[in-house]
Amino acid sequence: MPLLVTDPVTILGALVFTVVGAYIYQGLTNPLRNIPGPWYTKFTTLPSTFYVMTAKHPAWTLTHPQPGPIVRISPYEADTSSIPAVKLVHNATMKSQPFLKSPFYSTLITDSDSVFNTIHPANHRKYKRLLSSPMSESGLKAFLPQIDAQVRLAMTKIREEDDGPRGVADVAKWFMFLSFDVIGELTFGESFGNLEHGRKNRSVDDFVSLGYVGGLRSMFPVISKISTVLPIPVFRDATEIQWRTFEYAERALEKHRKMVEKHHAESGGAVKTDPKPTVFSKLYNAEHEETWTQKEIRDNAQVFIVGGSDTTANSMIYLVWAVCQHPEIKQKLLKELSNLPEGWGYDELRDLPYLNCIVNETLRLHTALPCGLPRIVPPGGCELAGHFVTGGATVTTQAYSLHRDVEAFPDPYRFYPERWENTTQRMKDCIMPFGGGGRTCLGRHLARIELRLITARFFLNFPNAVVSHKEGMSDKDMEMALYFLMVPSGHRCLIQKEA
Ligand code: HEM
Repeated sequence: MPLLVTDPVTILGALVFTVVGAYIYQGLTNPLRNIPGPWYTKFTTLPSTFYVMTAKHPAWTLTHPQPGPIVRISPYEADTSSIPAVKLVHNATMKSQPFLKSPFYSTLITDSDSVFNTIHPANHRKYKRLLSSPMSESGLKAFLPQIDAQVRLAMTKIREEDDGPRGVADVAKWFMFLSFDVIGELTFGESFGNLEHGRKNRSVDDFVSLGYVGGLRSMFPVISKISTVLPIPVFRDATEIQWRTFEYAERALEKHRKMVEKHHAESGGAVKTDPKPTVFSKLYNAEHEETWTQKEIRDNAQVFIVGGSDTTANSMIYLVWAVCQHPEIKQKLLKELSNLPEGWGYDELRDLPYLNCIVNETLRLHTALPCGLPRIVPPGGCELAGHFVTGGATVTTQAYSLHRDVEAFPDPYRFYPERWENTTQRMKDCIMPFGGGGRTCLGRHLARIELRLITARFFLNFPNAVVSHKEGMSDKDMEMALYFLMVPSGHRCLIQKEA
């Protein structure tokens, strides 16, 4: 009797049986099965993938309106918004074993190891050793003239667009150009020239797309791997975009390196420093002992552009939009700004109380990176929010839920800068726009500098600015689309300098 079954119905039945069996087995045995969460998340990652793809927040959507302190969002992943658990995950106390970044980060940008995506503590220490000092508040002082020059240029361009036939300015576009041009100056010693030319150059388009394609790769890592040999169009494009950004970073770094070498040679070797300093300058200084490979410099430069552009731009966009929506907030800000001395500079802005309240409130309500930051539970597991989570499981923490904690932020959906006039301990515990612990955002000081300068220069230039209704612009355009990065769903924000 032949053993080979050829009946298609039987084969299909066997297949269905195997797949369903595997799902059931996974659900009944998965190590997160005792964590609270919708029952189906024991069995499948599909709902959480679906929410990520449709720009909804998985942990929030799956649990709203009753978000618990810990929730299972897929068979392999739990999310926590319990304050002690968040502190432990980000190792604020440094007493426990570290929760390392999960492999998710290496799928966001493949073939790359940088301060952002490395999962190896030794590599991370090495990158940070060099980059922390130029990105600190005092280190960034050296770059203030370039940053402020770009902010002023953005103001000129916004005015020109508003004065032109359109009668409105798309600040989303100008702030995107601005943030790219600033990070270009700091990384490569020259801006991308977007503001000057009034249009995005090709490389910037690729850097913007990288965020989206990275998200896609991280959701479908297996298909992404297969696509390197099988031409699956969307994944193949993702790989090509990434390589173009690498090539762009390589070319820009090479140009900078040659300029430094020429300068050294022209001075007969007397000058050993970088004539056009960047945050990587130490590596070009002849006497610097740290060695990085060209690939390491390239990977870190690329991640600076990706991490330092959309995030800051989207924060600027929401800040200006939110203040324009609230005349009383704008008036209070203008009153504070009217006390600035003639020819003021960044030093006079830095500690303005109300301006800082506005920046903090924007970073809370419209945080640019609101979704889960995945970490691996250390071997041996640990207790999080009253539940034991096994070693090797993924746990995410995220700003979105914490920033809407009603106890810390009563009326959490209201844009209310005054809440920052009396900062409570719970507010401090819940606010994490820049992540936490040893992996806190390296660009946080730069982001705050840019946000303060933009707030002051924009509203002093355009004290009567209002959100426009021209070209069908509405609040719908500003609904937050929650991918790993948050973006305004209309990809525009039209402002008029006068009603
Ligand atoms: C408002 C603007 C910004 C927001 C909201 C933001 C948010 C964040 C967050 C939440 C993280 C932690 C990610 C994680 O733990 O997985 C992070 C990390 C990082 N950000 Fe930012 N960021 C901003 C601006 C910038 C800028 C301007 C740069 C410029 C280079 C930058 C570079 C980085 C880098 C290099 C890391 C990795 C740090 C590490 O792992 O040590 N970010 N950012």
